[in-house]
Amino acid sequence: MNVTLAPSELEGTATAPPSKSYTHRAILASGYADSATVRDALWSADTRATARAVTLFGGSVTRSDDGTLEIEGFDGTPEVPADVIDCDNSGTTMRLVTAAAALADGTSVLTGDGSLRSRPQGPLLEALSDLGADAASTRQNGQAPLVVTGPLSGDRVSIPGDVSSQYITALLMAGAVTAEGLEIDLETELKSAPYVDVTIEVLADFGVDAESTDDGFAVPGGQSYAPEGGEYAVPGDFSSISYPLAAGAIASEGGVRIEGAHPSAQGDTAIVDVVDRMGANVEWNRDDGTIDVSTGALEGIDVSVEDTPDLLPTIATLGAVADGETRITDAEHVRYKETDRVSAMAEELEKMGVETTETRDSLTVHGDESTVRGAIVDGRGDHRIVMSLALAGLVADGETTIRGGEHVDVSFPGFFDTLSSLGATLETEN
Ligand SMILES: O=C(O)C1=C[C@@H](OP(=O)(O)O)[C@@H](O)[C@H](O)C1
Ligand SMILES: C=C(OP(=O)(O)O)C(=O)O
Repeated sequence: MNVTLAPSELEGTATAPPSKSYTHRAILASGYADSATVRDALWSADTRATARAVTLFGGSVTRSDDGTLEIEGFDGTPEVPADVIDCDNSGTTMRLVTAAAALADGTSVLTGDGSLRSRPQGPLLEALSDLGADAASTRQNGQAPLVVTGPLSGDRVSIPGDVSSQYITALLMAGAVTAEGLEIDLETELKSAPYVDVTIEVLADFGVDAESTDDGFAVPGGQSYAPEGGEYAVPGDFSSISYPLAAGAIASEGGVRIEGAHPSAQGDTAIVDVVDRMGANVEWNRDDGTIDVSTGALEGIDVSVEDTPDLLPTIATLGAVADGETRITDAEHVRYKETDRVSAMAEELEKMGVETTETRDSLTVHGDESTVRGAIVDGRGDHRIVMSLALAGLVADGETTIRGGEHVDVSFPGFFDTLSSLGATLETEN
């Protein structure tokens, strides 16, 4: 699907979609449980992949019209799947489900789309093998397809922290139901650390203890997953909120209000501070869960994305519109996502007349709104690249066409409807 945007002035109210990270964890935690109800779940391509895995492990996921998920779990012991687990485009699904598969008494096969089959799984496979499972890449290159034979038996493992925090999340979620539990030692500094905080928060809400230690993390074994009252509710998604928030910061004199923005452990709440520091007018009422934002005279800033990799594409577009340099640092792990997002944003923004400079772990955007011009750009099959380029299209001189607009379905299925309802001039063409 091609999406063509014209320069637009936005105003109005948008509602945050539910958090993808919390939804993945809630679905899998409910799978580990006997049963649970998950309210306000995100139903997107990625979270459907996790639901499919829970079903293949012997659970079931039923969705009602209001978005509530009724989940029958596999109660701590996954069945050997009767089919290949297709994780589609979702790294979170593949990592979390690989560790769950290592608990089954038999062999699971996991695969995904071309993007997912190029992402790194090696450190998790090694950790699971060190714990007594047999976990391998069919191509022996650390990438999916993966073949995992359980069960695992060990209680202590070490793993690098600078490739993906999802390995830690995966091990913590699985470790809670092993007999002995798991101590996880970090071999290198943890990147994307707030995502492990999200995990520990969700585990606590499901009655499962896990903690950080001097060397990493630990989870006692023999625990049962059960949310209080049998129910869990998913908060709004701050990675998704970054798009209407940035849209308001660059293209709304009248103001955009975002609802459903309640505080949680998400590191990506940092986007509120980023647009504030750049000079937008922004007010976050944490009690009401509302953020009001309107355009100011934006200036380039320095931002580390060590904790917040998913914000890089949004910040790159903000940097293109702001005056002066925006230096996005600590970004190497952003190269291991659905695409290499550092290069993808540099190259696609350059097509729109924006000057950028890349190093292995940084992206500098030399911002100047007057140079941003409409162009035909490629979303690279990556939801965050599509949404971030759409933001640039709101202020570019002339029309911007983005190829692959349908990929927003991975995390924010209503993205283009939301932009339209705020007043964006856009057309979609299949
Ligand atoms: O655990 C999660 O929900 C996620 C962790 C992050 O990945 P890494 O830990 O691989 O950086 C993030 O980029 C991804 O979108 C979601
Ligand atoms: C990287 C992302 O997700 P995942 O790792 O689950 O594919 C993302 O949503 O930006």
